[in-house]
Amino acid sequence: LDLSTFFLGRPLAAPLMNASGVWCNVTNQLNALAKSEAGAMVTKSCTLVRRDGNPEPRYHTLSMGSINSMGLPNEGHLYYLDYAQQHDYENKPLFFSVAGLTLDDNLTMVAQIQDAYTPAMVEINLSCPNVPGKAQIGYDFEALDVILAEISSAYARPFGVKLPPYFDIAHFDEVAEILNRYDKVAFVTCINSIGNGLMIDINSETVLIKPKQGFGGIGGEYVLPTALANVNAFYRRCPEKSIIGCGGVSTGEHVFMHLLAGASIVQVGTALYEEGVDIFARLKIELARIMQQKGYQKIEEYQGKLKTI
Ligand SMILES: C=Cc1c(C(=O)O)[nH]c(=O)[nH]c1=O
Repeated sequence: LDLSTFFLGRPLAAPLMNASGVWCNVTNQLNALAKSEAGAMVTKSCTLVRRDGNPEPRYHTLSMGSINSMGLPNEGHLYYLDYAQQHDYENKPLFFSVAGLTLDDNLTMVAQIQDAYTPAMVEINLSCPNVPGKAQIGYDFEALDVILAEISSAYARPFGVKLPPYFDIAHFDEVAEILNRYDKVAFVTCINSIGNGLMIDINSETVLIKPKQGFGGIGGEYVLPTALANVNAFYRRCPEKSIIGCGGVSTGEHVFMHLLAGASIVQVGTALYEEGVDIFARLKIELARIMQQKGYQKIEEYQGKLKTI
């Protein structure tokens, strides 16, 4: 069975990749992704300079997912630019996640990425929920409009955005209306973790992570319905753009759901953190089996074809 697909004109062996932030902070992790069955890969969201991130413990596995308040630990943008320069783009596409702490930092980073003439595709992270004192751009619609206008004029190539989850139809409408003003926004990645959840250990009667009094982004099974809704909402509202699905994926069935909802590529976060890069081989087998059972030869036969009743 053929799981190959295309994204912005580039061939992918499979519609699977890591979610930014998972298994992509340092070179040996990125090399493992490059060697894995993932069809593409993305770097950890970077800032202008290296960051330690929040104090530990800052990630905890939950019964149906994960909670994290990493605090944007990363090696600084030049580290990932170096990686991007030596990446084998024939092997698989590389996405470059950018999460500047200020608009100027974002503009400086995308300018350097542009000057490096790297084939990597930029994913602007507008949804980091864990930098204390920084409200998510994705929830500040005026700031969202400004940053897209500024990056569109500073960066000559197509780029994408990583959005937080939205929970109100009026917000889907408003954010899509903003995104559709920018032709250079070629793809939309939905969703980032559901921000500022809280989980409790009843034995010790404490929270599970140290930063932010235990508040952190929720990932995993818990977020699948919200992720599917955001993928389908923006798929319906942004017909000129591609959607990358992220959230709640740990089986081939979840991958199939995201593709049916309109995703062109499906990212894996929490399940990748727990299982390691072999998960991509397992997801390919499980997806292929589902397609075989349903008589599908190619992904485009069902991609985006979710039926309503
Ligand atoms: C880039 C920071 C993010 C982080 C983080 O580094 O805390 N965690 C997430 O779940 N999503 C993010 O976007």
